[in-house]
Amino acid sequence: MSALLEVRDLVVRYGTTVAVDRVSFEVRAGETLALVGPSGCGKSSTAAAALLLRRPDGGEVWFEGRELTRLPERELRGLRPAMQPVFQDPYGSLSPRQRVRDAVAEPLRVQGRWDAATGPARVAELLALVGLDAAHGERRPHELSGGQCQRVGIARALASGPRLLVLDEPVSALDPSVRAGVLNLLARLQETLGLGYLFICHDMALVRHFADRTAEMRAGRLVRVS
Ligand SMILES: Nc1ncnc2c1ncn2[C@@H]1O[C@H](COP(=O)(O)OP(=O)(O)OP(=O)(O)O)[C@@H](O)[C@H]1O
Repeated sequence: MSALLEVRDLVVRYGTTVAVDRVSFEVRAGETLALVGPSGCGKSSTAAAALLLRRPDGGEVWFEGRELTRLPERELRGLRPAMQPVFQDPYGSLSPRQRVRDAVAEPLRVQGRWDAATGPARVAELLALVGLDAAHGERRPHELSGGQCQRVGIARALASGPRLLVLDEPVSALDPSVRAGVLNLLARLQETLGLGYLFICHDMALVRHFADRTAEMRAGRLVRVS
């Protein structure tokens, strides 16, 4: 398998705090790399810098063979659809007044890929991919369960046609009874779409079950990759 994402000696600082200290790892196409470690060890900062949501203070980020840290924002914009985040809080990542179908259509509109003739069918297809139907498309976030909301978040990420998903604790906020359903969905999507996952998680039992490899962080440093 080839490297989809590779970070080399990544550094993130907040003032004098070094949150990420020369971290290196790679995520290959079609695999799940779990990033684990205790609260505050730098997992989310690593993910944000790897997605260039925040420019790293040092190191390199390679995506599909291109180094991103020195690319101007204009060029990065063209690559962003290929690397998409999914966040922990399913309600917080959706706009409360927006209907589900509009939330899923939004990335297509923003990226100039919305076509009035084919767009609604594409939205229906994306909803079906995450196990939701047309009736869910008419609802607003408060009319959905946490698990359904997270499925909408995943459909929104898929709308961009990503090759990499960065999943930041994607099931931690969900009721234990619906976690398995969302994890099964993620596993199925990975298999059918060949996605690479950087999966941030603090639940080691879950990581052992879900991830192909594990990168372990402590106090900003990568201490083990297995
Ligand atoms: N915006 C910020 N400003 C200042 N310090 C920050 C900021 N964001 C994170 N930090 C600090 O950087 C360190 C790493 O935080 P980060 O959120 O990346 O860790 P984490 O492993 O994702 O934690 P958690 O599992 O609790 O989300 C912590 O010491 C945190 O307090």
